[in-house]
Amino acid sequence: MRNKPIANVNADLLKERKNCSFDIEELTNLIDGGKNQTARRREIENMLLKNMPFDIIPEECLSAKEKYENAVRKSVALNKIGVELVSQVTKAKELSDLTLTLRRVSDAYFREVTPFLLHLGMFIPTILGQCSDEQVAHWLPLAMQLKIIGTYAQTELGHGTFIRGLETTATYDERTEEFVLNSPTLSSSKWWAGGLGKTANHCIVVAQLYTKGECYGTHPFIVQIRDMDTHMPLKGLKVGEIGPRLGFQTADNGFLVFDNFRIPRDSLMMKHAKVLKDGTYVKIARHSKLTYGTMIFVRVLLVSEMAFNLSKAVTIAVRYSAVRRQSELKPNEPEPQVLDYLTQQHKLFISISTVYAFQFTSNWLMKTYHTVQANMKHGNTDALPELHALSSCLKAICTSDCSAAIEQCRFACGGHGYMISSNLPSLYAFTTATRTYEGDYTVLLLQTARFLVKTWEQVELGNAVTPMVAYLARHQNREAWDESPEGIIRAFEAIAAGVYQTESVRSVSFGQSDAIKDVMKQLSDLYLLYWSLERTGDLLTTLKSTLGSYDGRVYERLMEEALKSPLNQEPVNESFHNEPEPQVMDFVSQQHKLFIGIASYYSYSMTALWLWDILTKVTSELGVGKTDRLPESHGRAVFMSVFNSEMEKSVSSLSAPLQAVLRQLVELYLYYWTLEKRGDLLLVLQSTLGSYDGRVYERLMEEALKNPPNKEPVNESFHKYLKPFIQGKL
Ligand SMILES: CC/C=C\C/C=C\C/C=C\C/C=C\C/C=C\C/C=C\C=C\C(=O)SCCNC(=O)CCNC(=O)[C@H](O)C(C)(C)COP(=O)(O)OP(=O)(O)OC[C@H]1O[C@@H](n2cnc3c(N)ncnc32)[C@H](O)[C@@H]1OP(=O)(O)O
Ligand SMILES: Cc1cc2nc3c(=O)[nH]c(=O)nc-3n(C[C@H](O)[C@H](O)[C@H](O)COP(=O)(O)OP(=O)(O)OC[C@H]3O[C@@H](n4cnc5c(N)ncnc54)[C@H](O)[C@@H]3O)c2cc1C
Repeated sequence: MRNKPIANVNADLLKERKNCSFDIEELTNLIDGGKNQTARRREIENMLLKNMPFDIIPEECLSAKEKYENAVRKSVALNKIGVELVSQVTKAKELSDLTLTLRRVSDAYFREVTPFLLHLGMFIPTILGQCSDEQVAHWLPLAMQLKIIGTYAQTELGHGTFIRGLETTATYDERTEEFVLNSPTLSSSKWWAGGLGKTANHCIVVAQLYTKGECYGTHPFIVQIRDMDTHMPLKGLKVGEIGPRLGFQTADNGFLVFDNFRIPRDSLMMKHAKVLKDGTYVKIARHSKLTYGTMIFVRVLLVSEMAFNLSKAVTIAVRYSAVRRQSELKPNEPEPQVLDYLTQQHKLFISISTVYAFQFTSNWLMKTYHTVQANMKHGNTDALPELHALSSCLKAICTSDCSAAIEQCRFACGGHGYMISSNLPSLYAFTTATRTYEGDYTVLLLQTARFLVKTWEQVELGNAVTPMVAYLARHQNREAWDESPEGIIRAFEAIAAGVYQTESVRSVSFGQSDAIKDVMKQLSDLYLLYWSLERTGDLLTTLKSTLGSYDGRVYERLMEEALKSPLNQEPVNESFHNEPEPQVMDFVSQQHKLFIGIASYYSYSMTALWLWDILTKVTSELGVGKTDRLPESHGRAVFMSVFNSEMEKSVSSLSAPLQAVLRQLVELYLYYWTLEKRGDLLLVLQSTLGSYDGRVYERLMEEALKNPPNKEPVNESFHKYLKPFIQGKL
């Protein structure tokens, strides 16, 4: 399909393509996983192109309701073809290749995501990972053929991260051999599940299991929530759409509230635990966290998702940069392509190398995942903690880097990059959500930190550790890791870039031509070099040590640091009297994210007043500098110094406590920006989360209930598309 010559191609793009140093088809085969896979992908793409309905009106110009209905219309057409193709597949490998191809091609039809994303991404994987063999035999065919449409409802209004804190209860009633589901509080309302608002008729519900008066912790249940014929919510349930959000607008994310809702005993997914008819609880799992398995699987998937999304963004930005010409550098000469500016290359090329870093690492991670799964089938769960740690930090870093890189791609496209039609805003909205869902960025990094600390303890005891973390042992040797720049970079490369380097070298070591090897090597080097420069600051603070100071005042410094500890500021800690659940505001990492916003607000206000008076002078000063780093630092320095001096002038008449707070803000602003480069400012609140009275959950629910999709119990697309599709009449 791509090989057909295309008429009217922009001359600059043609020129750039002619300059390519390698055979593009060869690289395409490498990315697809071989020639045959490329051929198969193209076959499926061609078939879909012929059969899929395209949008008549651009998706972004439709109302929220129309967007959803359009997404259902397209999803049903895609699913029809998907189900047909899946039914022809006989081998597991073919099925996973097909799923990946369908996933990739489906993006050509949706600016937003399909309401079936959770059915495919979490409902089916949870059936596979959490059901007993008999349950799989019952549910899997129904789900694969889309006779039922499911989602995954774990998160509640009050808890997402802390799964053990979920409040929904499933209490076993041995008289009727049923579980009774209840949402005892407002904060226990299920919130967020994709497809739940309007589309799904089944749902995986994670709830606290009670039997014989005992709580056994959270367990997954498979629950029918809507009538299969009328699609009306079943009695005992309140279900609806949660309201507009940054992206995921066509995913109909929903809420779900249970009121004594009864489900059969075998609704409990029984691979890892079961409840017998008489209410006896039987634990089968060899590891207590196996019920968290779907999350690990999706975290692994997300690394390749990020590679794919960033590859789209950077392709858009690089092509446009080749076409876009701007600024007359020499009189009477053509304006250069913006791609030729070094600063533009600085914005874009790291994204190209990042795509490959993510894709190679993702291939390796998926293989590792399957190996660990295979071992677990034979009862060996030894590798699970490391898989959890790896998938946690890789998911956190790749989702965060990917959304930041997509923003760079948007910046690289100037004003036109802000147009929805450029697709960059939608790509950003989709990927920035991935930093939060399936485990928040900070929370997942802390999980990996926990694993590393435990491993470090093992290293100190002289015990063997796995190859992936063996560098911890090597770095106990001061010769291997000294504080010279080379030593630090060596350590950094070993930690952060090891997988990418070895995997990219391994993947291109045979079969591939020298031209491809050269390009891959360049991309690999760029990735390593870029991050060793970007994070030099982090690396240098490794020496931020009471033990390693220049003056050798080890014991004095140890005591000084100990006395600064917040725990030492009060003689008896309040946890002696009671053990409150922490507010997320109490986490230092959360304060780190928020307090700079307050300080920045004051800094900007003060600087704005000052700037107004001396606009002309400052304008000329801000103009200096040849790279974007220098003016950025200059601008930041202006903010810092004006804030510092203007604040000093205006606080003198205020009360002492207020002066102290304002001075702390100045200090925070200055200190923060020596460590960080960016911060957020929310000037106009208009927010369900930030209301003065703190009635967060009430407001979220009030807003959701105002949501137009909730004004009708069943959306008309059910009768028009979903029902005929489920009943095989479409
Ligand atoms: C048409 C289209 C065609 C085709 C499409 C096909 C397919 C789709 C393909 C791609 C799509 C890809 C993705 C999209 C899919 C869905 C995404 C959309 C929506 C998102 C959904 C969600 O977000 S679902 C909800 C997810 N929720 C979370 O992730 C919650 C995060 N919280 C946690 O994970 C945990 O609770 C916690 C780890 C933070 C803490 O748990 P807790 O029980 O409190 O544990 P601790 O006490 O802290 O630790 C105890 C020990 O347990 C270890 N641990 C923790 N977690 C795990 C684990 N998962 N596995 C193993 N071990 C674990 C922990 O390390 C501790 O160990 P120690 O040894 O130190 O004690
Ligand atoms: C687009 C989208 C789709 C989603 N789809 C689904 C779905 O289909 N099904 C489903 O069940 N869920 C879904 N979710 C919910 C998602 O999984 C949660 O939002 C996510 O896990 C984060 O949890 P939270 O919202 O409770 O964040 P919180 O935990 O409340 O996080 C708030 C802040 O507190 C910090 N914090 C929390 N705990 C700690 C800690 N221990 N240490 C330090 N800092 C901490 C975090 O870093 C963060 O800065 C979706 C969310 C989004 C945005």
